[in-house]
Amino acid sequence: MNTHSTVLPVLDVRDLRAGGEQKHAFLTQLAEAARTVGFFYVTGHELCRLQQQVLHKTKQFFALPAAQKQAVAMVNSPHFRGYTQLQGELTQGKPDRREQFDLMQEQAAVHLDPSDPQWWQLVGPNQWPQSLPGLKPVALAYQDALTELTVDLLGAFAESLEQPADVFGETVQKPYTHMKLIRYPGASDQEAGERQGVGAHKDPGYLTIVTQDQQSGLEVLMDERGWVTVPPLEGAVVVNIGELLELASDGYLRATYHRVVTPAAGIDRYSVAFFMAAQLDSEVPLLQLPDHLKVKALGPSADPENPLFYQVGENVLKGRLRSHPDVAAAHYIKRAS
Ligand SMILES: O=C(O)CCC(=O)C(=O)O
Ligand SMILES: [Fe+2]
Repeated sequence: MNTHSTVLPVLDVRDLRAGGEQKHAFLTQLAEAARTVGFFYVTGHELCRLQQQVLHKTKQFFALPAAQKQAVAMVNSPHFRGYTQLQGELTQGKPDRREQFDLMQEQAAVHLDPSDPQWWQLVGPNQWPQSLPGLKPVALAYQDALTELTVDLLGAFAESLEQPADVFGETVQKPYTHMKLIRYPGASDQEAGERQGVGAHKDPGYLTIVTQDQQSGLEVLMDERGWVTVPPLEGAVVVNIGELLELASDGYLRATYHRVVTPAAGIDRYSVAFFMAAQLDSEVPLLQLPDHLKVKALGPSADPENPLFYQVGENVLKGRLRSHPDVAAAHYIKRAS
């Protein structure tokens, strides 16, 4: 139930899990929220305790001395895991004013032959800071919980579009997941330039979940209203749709531009962004919508022949190389030439 006055719809995932009428109402709300804004809050997920723990560990991590953070720098990792310092990541070619710690599924690296596709190198172990051993169990537990939540939501999206609940099932047997712990340091106008915490972008995958602390900063581009702030809502996470789901639904579900604005001087903002996408070696189905939904679909904002559909791994790698040129130079360029 929406008891708050918010800019975005609020959906309670307990309705989805209850089944029957409640589930039906949830699916209707979900399809509408996804088609109009592409962003909404989800409550009732029972992850509040874990969220507090993750945000607490996130703050502890960024408070570590610079040398300890650099010891797990992403540039050490051909698998794009680890720490990126302020302005180390680019969005649309411009540096973001945030520091971050990236992790993905904890896996062994794959032994690659020269003829194997390079994107297999995305698979591998995470890096963990030695001086903060409590980070690993909490971050991995949150990653598992959000994987489950996003897979459930993906099934709900499929049903809301009158598709079998498992229409994406083959692509998320082992979904691609990527979690980013983030600190946006406050800055004066003089220091902050364009205040690009993270520049305007759409997320590439199926779904994203953002966990915010008490500090606003996330903004969504709405059709008539321009950039609108998405304030933190207690007990809620923010869910948004990525380009892969937009393409798969012929533009019915919308991937919306969003950004984060640098906080005022003296205020830090912390968030945890979790991205869920199709597994790297899968092929994403293009859904056949029933006519009454098709007429409302906006059509994809990109080409349906987009190689995203049949080259998931290739596209994920391309995005990572663009965002992290230092990792590209250290681990990929040489191999490519
Ligand atoms: O930190 C946030 O609130 C959102 C971050 C985001 O949009 C991203 O990293 O893709
Ligand atoms: Fe994003």
